[in-house]
Amino acid sequence: MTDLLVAGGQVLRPDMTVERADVLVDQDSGDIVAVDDPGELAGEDTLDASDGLVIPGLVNAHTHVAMTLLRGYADDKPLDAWLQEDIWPVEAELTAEDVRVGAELGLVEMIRSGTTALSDMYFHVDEIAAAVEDAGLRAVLGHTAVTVAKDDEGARADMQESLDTALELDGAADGRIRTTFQPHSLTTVGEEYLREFVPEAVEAGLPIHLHANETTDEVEPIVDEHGMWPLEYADDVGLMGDDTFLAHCVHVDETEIDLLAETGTGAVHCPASNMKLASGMAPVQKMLDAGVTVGLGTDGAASNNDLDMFDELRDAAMVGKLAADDASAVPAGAAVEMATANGADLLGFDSGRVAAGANADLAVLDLEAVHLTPAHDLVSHLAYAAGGSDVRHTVCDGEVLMRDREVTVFEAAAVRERAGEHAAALVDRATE
Ligand SMILES: N[C@@H](CCSC[C@H]1O[C@@H](n2cnc3c(=O)[nH]cnc32)[C@H](O)[C@@H]1O)C(=O)O
Ligand SMILES: [Zn+2]
Repeated sequence: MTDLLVAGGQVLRPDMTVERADVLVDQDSGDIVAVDDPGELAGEDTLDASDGLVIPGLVNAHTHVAMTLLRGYADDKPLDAWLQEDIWPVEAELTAEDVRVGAELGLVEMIRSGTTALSDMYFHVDEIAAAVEDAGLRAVLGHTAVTVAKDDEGARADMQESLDTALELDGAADGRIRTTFQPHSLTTVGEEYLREFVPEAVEAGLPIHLHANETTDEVEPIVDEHGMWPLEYADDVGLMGDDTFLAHCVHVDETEIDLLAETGTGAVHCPASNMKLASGMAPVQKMLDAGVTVGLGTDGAASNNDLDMFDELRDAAMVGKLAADDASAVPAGAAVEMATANGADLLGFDSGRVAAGANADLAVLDLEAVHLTPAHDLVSHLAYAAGGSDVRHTVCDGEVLMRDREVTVFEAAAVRERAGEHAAALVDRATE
């Protein structure tokens, strides 16, 4: 066994307690072998966690990683206008190579900020998969299908591509890549296509990922047209179930929260995107109280504008309180669980916990920072005070992707430079 000892630090355990311990990783299997008292374990290679906190690698459960190329391109607009006036016209010009470069930029950003797993929705998915494979991260990928503004043939082809991509790509990168079937949302995919393709996806055993109830503009047309709440409609077309997770769930009423809980459907909260597009405040504490599994996502970098899950942790805890009008809502530990164990659960990975048998997906934070002093409560620090730039090492599947803040899997400066060039050329093409 080739092994790695993460030694000398404190460790966040699955029950949200923190203890001094070392973590032994089997790099061949990619699993955590043991978590034990300091000095009890030995390994061939050592990762220094002294003055540090070992946490599960963070799980970004909803993103569009290649959208890093559009970071800062169009700000300060609501969802519908932002997508239609700015984002979609530029995305129409995106080449496969652009998507590859944008994905690499986003993945470097994730590694640097301690994220080890992501769930992505986009297109040119082979490029994203290749980038994920090179990055050494874990991902749930898929081709996102949109049918509005397409003829029947184009719409069906897009839905079919979503199915085919999910079936073909599943298990890639030695099993680090899993897939989902991805209708874009309940309003951007026509009912006839949902009725035709969702049962096929379910029959094929594919998990499903879509946007739902993000803005009131998405709720009202469904209520008008179908006479039911959007998630009742989603249930009617077969979308709800314990293999489905819905990004956003901002405007969900009590009936829909109960439906999420009863069907085991997951929700991915994207607080920064929801604030930036003024979409609204998701009732996160209500969903948690009802027993819904709620994960956390950044959404794309064009509506965030970064992929740092520590920002998301803080935003989730903050806006959760505002939404509930209760300072005790979404406490620090709940936010950290959303960004770790809950997200891993939604993505179907045995990650998100530092414990023997789990995937060795870890981040080590430097605690020697002014803004992390004193250390009354490290879980509080994770939610309210830490940032992605506090991450010293990142490990996924037992491999060290960043050591002492140096990303080992990519030439970060070259990725940055290429991304800048591709982004500039893309915007030139789209606006000429
Ligand atoms: N545009 C492609 C496929 C869509 S990929 C996923 C899409 O989700 C878009 N997106 C990003 N953030 C959000 C969001 O918050 N809500 C809805 N869509 C979003 C993103 O710009 C991208 O176009 C087509 O028409 O076939
Ligand atoms: Zn999204």
